[in-house]
Order: sequence, then C-alpha cells, then structure tokens
Amino acid sequence: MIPKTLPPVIINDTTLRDGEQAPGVAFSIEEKVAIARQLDAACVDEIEAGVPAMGPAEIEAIAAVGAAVDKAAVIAWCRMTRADVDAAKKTGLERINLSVPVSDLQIWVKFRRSREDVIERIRDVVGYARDLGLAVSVGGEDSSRADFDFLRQAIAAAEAAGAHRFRFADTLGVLEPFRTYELFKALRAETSLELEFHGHDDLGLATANTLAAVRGGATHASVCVLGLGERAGNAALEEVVAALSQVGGRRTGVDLTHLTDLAELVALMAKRPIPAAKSIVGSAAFAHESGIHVSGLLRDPECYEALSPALFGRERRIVLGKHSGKAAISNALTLMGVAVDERRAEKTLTEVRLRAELLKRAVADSELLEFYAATDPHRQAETAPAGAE
Ligand SMILES: CC(=O)SCCNC(=O)CCNC(=O)[C@H](O)C(C)(C)COP(=O)(O)OP(=O)(O)OC[C@H]1O[C@@H](n2cnc3c(N)ncnc32)[C@H](O)[C@@H]1OP(=O)(O)O
Ligand SMILES: O=C(O)CCC(=O)C(=O)O
Repeated sequence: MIPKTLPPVIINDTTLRDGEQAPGVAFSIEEKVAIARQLDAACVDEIEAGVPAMGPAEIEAIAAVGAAVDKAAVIAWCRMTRADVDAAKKTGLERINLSVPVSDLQIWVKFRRSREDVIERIRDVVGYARDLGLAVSVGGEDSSRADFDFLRQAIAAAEAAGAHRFRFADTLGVLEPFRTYELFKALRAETSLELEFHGHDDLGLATANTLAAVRGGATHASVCVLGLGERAGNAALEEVVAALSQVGGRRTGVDLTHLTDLAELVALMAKRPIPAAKSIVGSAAFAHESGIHVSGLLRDPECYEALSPALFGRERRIVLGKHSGKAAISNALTLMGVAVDERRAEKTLTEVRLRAELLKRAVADSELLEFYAATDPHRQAETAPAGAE
C-alpha cells in the first residue's frame, strides 16, 4: 500500500530535449508534437520540449509543443545566459530551466571562471528571467562532481533569485544509489525548494539512483521514454514510474497503461528499436518460455509474475521453444481446441525443441499443430511406406 500522506512524485519528461541529444536522434516538429501529445495523454506532469538557443526552427517546435498539450506543463531548456532567456521568451512558454555547471572542473573548462562567477550568473540570469515573468528551475550541471558546500551556495543563490526548483544533474552517471540517497537527504535538510533528480545511465544505475533520490527527498524525477539521451541515456520513464509505484512506495500521476504505446512511438521516431527484454515495454517483458515457469504460472500466475501485465495494458504470452515442457505444449494445444493425448504431446515436445534450436526462434501455433498431427497413429499408418510395420 502506498501511503496517502506522501505527495505524488512529479515526472518531468525530457525525451524532447535530452532524449533528442542521443547520438543520431532528431525529431521533426510533427514528431515532437506527436510525442508530446502522447506524453500528455499518459498524464506525464511536465515536458521539457527543447533548447530555444538552437534557433528559429527549434523555437517553432517548442512553441508547437506548448500549443499542442492540454495538461502537462511545457518547459524550455536554457543555458544560464540572458540571450538564452530571450530565445526562450520567443516560444511563448512561461517556464524555463536555466542550467549552469557547478563542478569546479566544468566551471573552469567551460567558463575559465570561478565559483563566484557562477553565483553571480545565477543571481543575474535568474533575476532577469523572473523579471520577464518566467517561472525558473535552476539546473546544476555536473552536481554529482560538485563540491557539496558550493552546491549548497548555488542552491541558496537560486532560491534567493526567485527560482522555484533546483535540478541536481548526475551528468556523467557517476552516482550509485546509497550516495544519491545521502546527498538528497542532506539537500532536503538545506532547502525548501523543489528538488529534481536528473540521472544518466552510464553505469546502468539511473533508475536506481532516481528511486534513491526520491527516497532521500527529491520531489521531481527527470526521465526520458526508453531512457533515450546522451551516451547511455537517462533514467527511463517507464522504469521509474513503474518502480516508484510497485516497489518504491510512491505514486506518480502517470497512467501505466500508456507506457508501451508511448515507447513504441518514440522508438519509431528515434529510429531506436526497443530491445525485446526492455523492462515494462519490451516484447518479451511479459513472455515466458521455460517449462518450470510455465507449469507454475498455469497453476497460479503469481508463481512467476510479480508484475501483472494488465497493470501496463499488456498480456502475458507463453512462448514455445527449446526450454518448453509438457505443460506448455498441452496448454497451447488445449487453447486451440485440441483434446490432448499425453504420449503424443511428449513426442510433439521433442519436435518443438528441435525446431526452436534449429531456427533460433519461438515455435508458432501452426507449427505446433503440424507436429501434433504428425504424431497421429492413423496418419502415420497412412503415410508409412508399403511393407512397413
Ligand atoms: C549535459 C547537457 O545535456 S547540457 C545540454 C546540451 N544540449 C545542447 O548542447 C543542445 C544543443 N546545442 C546547440 O545547439 C549548441 O551547442 C548551442 C546553440 C546551444 C550553442 O551553440 P554555439 O554557440 O555554436 O556554441 P558551442 O556549442 O560550440 O559551445 C557551447 C557554448 O555554450 C557555453 N555553455 C555551456 N554550458 C553553458 C551554461 N550552462 N551556461 C552558459 N553557457 C554555457 C560554452 O561555454 C560554449 O560557450 P563559448 O562558445 O563561448 O565557448
Ligand atoms: O542542468 C540541467 O538542466 C541538466 C542538464 C543535463 O542534461 C545534464 O546535466 O545531464
């Protein structure tokens, strides 16, 4: 049971910004709008739609996203510069994320400046955007490699300048969940700002880190459909919202039954096919082949199914292959209206296994029927060569 006292975690989807930064991925305006509409239909709370500083075409696309969605808040991503704020203003949106590096390494490499300069930029640019009537979240790029005391100062400066949120970015995916939890516990004690976690998946820990950040006090989670994004990508929307509600003890507003359609749309438009085993949305995520599993499942689905496919608008599939057992064969035949003879089913199983191994794929129902028919003693007698017993 999820405690009613805890507020839902707000989901900020950045498929259209960080997701599109994935190498080789580029969405047209129409594609951005189509993805945004599906995110909105899935009740995702916030959509980070793009980077206005990229120029007029991107500004037009962000504005089109803003006009296309009904419920979600649409946000433009900016660097911490007045010029980027001016570009964002042209989108007509009312909300922006102003990003600034906060690790010493990035501050020096990108700006050749000091920490004081970053604080001054935050004061100046956040103040400028607020004066233009924009709601501002401040993104701390490379927060996970920043000096913690400086991070606190940057957050305090953001709050003082009128920001409503600080986004902690694990830009290079170097955190692990225990450290993430500790960091967010400490930050939560420091500030009353909304706290968002943006995690990259370089070590495959982005979803785990997002759950840990929420446990530590993050109010917002930044995610991308299918974990699309720079390099190894970001925390995946479908994983984060499913894990929060199923094992993280927290609600989100996202409708889980929309996740698979959403993933299929983004996969198509990003030209990034969904791996079969991708959690929640992959074609194999609710498919079972092994005989021991299928035999248990057929007695009680809970035996081998902790997540009901129905939660996600999906259906369980039982697949016939090299690891099938008799129960799976009998079940498939029975479902096709065949009165199953046990000895014939056993012979059929041998053929199913051979076919799966030979062709390295699942065996179709039509093939199963053929194999079973071939074990019919009457048919065998008819087809036996003359003189055979
Ligand atoms: C970790 C992240 O995901 S950050 C977001 C990354 N997203 C993108 O880069 C979006 C796509 N980017 C672009 O289209 C281009 O890089 C633009 C339009 C933003 C800028 O293009 P250009 O003017 O040609 O600059 P270029 O890309 O070569 O370099 C980036 C500039 O931004 C500066 N910069 C980088 N981060 C920030 C920041 N947070 N705040 C202010 N300035 C920044 C760099 O120092 C560099 O400035 P310089 O040209 O004065 O040295
Ligand atoms: O500062 C931000 O808004 C986050 C930028 C980003 O995508 C990252 O740091 O990985």
